[in-house]
Amino acid sequence: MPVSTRSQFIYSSNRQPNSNPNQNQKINPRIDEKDEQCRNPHYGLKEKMKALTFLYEQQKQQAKEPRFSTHPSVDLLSSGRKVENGGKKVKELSEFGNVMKENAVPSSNMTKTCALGENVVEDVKENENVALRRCASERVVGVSGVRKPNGVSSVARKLSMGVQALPVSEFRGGIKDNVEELGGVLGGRGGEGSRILVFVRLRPMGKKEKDSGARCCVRIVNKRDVYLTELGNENDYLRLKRIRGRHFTFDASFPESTTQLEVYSTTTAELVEAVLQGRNGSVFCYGATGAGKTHTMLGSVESPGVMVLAIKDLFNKIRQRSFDGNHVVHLSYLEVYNESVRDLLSPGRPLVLREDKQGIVASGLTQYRAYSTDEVMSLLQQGNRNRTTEPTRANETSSRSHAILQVVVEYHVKDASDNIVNRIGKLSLIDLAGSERALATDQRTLRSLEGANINKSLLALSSCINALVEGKKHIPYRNSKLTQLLKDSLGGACNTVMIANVSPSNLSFGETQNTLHWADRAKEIRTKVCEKNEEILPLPESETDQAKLLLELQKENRELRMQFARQQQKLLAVQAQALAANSSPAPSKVVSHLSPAPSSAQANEKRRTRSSLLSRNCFTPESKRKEADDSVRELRRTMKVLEAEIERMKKNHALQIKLKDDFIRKLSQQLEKRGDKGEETTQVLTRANLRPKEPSHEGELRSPSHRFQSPAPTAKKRSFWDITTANSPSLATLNGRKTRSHVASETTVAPSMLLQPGFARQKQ
Ligand SMILES: Nc1ncnc2c1ncn2[C@@H]1O[C@H](COP(=O)(O)OP(=O)(O)OP(=O)(O)O)[C@@H](O)[C@H]1O
Repeated sequence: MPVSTRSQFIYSSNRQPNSNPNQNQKINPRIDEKDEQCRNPHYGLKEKMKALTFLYEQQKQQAKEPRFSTHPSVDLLSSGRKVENGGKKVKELSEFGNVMKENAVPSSNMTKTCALGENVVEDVKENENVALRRCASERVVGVSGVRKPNGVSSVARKLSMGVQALPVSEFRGGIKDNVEELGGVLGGRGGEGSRILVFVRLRPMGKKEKDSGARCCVRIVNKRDVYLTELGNENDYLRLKRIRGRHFTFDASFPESTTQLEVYSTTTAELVEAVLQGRNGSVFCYGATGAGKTHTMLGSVESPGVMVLAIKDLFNKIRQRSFDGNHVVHLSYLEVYNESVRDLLSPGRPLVLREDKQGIVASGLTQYRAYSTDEVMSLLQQGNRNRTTEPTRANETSSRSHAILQVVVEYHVKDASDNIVNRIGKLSLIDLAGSERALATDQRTLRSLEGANINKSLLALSSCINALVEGKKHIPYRNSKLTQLLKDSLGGACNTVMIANVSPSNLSFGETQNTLHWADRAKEIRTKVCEKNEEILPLPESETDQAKLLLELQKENRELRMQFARQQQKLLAVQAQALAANSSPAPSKVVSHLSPAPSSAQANEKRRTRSSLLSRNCFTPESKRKEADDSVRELRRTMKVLEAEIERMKKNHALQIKLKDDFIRKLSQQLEKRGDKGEETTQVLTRANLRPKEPSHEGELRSPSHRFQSPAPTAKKRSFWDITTANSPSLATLNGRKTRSHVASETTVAPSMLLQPGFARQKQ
């Protein structure tokens, strides 16, 4: 018989409410649950607790996750296996985990990272440094200490060798953040001296290393922290658990996947910009042989390195700015091989280093003027062909010399106020040879000699770094050619960047530790204030322009003087005419004075002629006197006008000469100033400079001619009249007589007026 469910429920509820709860649940669980809720106040608490715990776990996981899951070093060092954990993807440090597993360290997602910390804590325990231990344990649990912002003290430095905690924000930072930060540091450079920026680049494991069973002992975290682990021997059971770890922090650290462009833009791009602003910059790669220095600096055709990218960037930037000035790029490329300096662009005899105002220079080094990137690339290739590289056991293309590429950028521009702005910036890109153990390379004589010299120069470099860090007065730059050449970069006014290259292989642990130690030390070096090498010259003219200007002024001055002299002559002539008219002597008398007494017949004849003339002209003594008076008056009037004209011209002339005097004085002062600065003076002004300085007469208007005076002291001083007549072609005679000076001028050829001895302008 079919039985309805409802009837069943009614039945069961009425008859046996709690006799079989399972059965009831099966019948109607919702109603049963409701019933249970009503009767049991703790119902569902367990579930609620479960949900809350899950939520809490989830949040905890979220808080921890960014520290590791987003970190690229994890990608690099791990095989990239992703595990789903509570809905979140967590990357596993499998490769590094394997390494740790090999060393019997518990391997879990989080503890792998902490494992090093734990081991560091062990080290700390050994040193009985409680404070350090607390700091380390804080790091292990993710509570970081505060890192010194700038100029880490020696205590902090010691800590950095062991554990140095970073703020959480820094853990989350990527290279981009670091670059922004570095931009600030570089931008701030040039203020009160700056420290050397130090970067570390980890290269990928080589095929040879993999084949020989090498394991990774370097791990980069947060694009900044470098963890170096000394991996114990698998058979060394005593040391199996005692893995020593060291932690270093740098301005940025590049994991093995970092591209050449990333390395360039983080380390060098800012320096290229600074060089265009007239500052000096240096980038050098440091590390053991085969660590990847040449790869970083030079690279290959497929992935060009810092040198090539810097040159390309430089020319791009110059092209963008070509509208606002004139850039000149010079290039030189040298190597230091076995303690001798060689020109890589035109090989020949070793070059001698000498120190001058600009610092240490290799005398005779070829400076190529480069116009384009392609040209620089071919020069670079040419230089590299000449560079000494040899295959060694450690590296098939081992550089056996230190190479320095120097790019000098000169910039000239006229600013708004017609001043000339000259700027010079220098960029040095240095690929050092690698430090090496004799056994690591070769024991053949030449290779070991090279190695010894490389090591010697690198030892000298480390001595200089030590002395600079300790603030010693004497820095032993002279101990090697390399340190002499790096003097500017390490202790001069220069923005310097060091890229320390390391190998990941545990077989190179010693070299890597050494490299990281010196890189860490170099962080403390502070270079001098890097100011702009810029000068602003107020005079736009070149020396030849100035000489031309002076000659023009001389010419104009001479013309003015001649004009003035002509006017004076005119005046004199008018005055003479006036005098002659005033005296009005009888023409007969004059005739009688000039000729012998005529005979009576001649006299009669003359009288007749004269009377006929007089009759013809109606010229009577009365009218003659009137006419003479009129002409005298007329002449006087003309004289007055002429005198006024002459006065006006005199004034004009004086004014013009004063202006020119001032201008010439300014010019000569500027040239003298330049002469003081060690520059050559122009030929024209050298004459003035040769003359002994005369006491200045204040307020007295001086002729510019004194600057061009001949040094002959015995020359006779000429009068104004001498000059005027000598230079006046129009008035050679006065009333038919030649003046003394005119006669004199005929016999001697006068030099240029402004160059004549003792010439002095008539005082006003
Ligand atoms: N970041 C990298 N990526 C890929 N390969 C690299 C990297 N760094 C180095 N290598 C490779 O490692 C090898 C050694 O590198 P490199 O010649 O640059 O070393 P080095 O430090 O200049 O050595 P040495 O001091 O002996 O000249 C080269 O074959 C190079 O191609």
